[in-house]
Amino acid sequence: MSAAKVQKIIDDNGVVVFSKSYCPYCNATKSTLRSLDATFECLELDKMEDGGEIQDALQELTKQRTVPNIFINHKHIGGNSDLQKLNTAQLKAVLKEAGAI
Ligand SMILES: N[C@@H](CCC(=O)N[C@@H](CS)C(=O)NCC(=O)O)C(=O)O
Repeated sequence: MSAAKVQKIIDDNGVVVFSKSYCPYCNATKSTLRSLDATFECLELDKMEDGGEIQDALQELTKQRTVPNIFINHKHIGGNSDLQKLNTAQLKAVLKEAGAI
């Protein structure tokens, strides 16, 4: 998948989590978002043929290679630790802005 396609996924969705299905940090992010009933697009890179290419494109775009790689309202948030730094009120506010809740 090209960088342009990765960018389109980010542009087309209020919340995107680039994830790996076995990753505990990704599970923590998904649990947090689900606990707030947020709608989000999740791509499990380890289950996708072009997951490695997506990870390469994400590294180019964000300078971050690890997953989860999280975007809210088309902005790069970072990884799970960055998401968890937001308190519930802050997270709800950005999710609302993104149209996810
Ligand atoms: N501090 C990061 C830790 C994320 C992390 O270490 N993720 C592992 C997977 S569990 C990773 O991306 N490893 C490199 C890889 O899978 O290519 C966060 O909070 O998101």
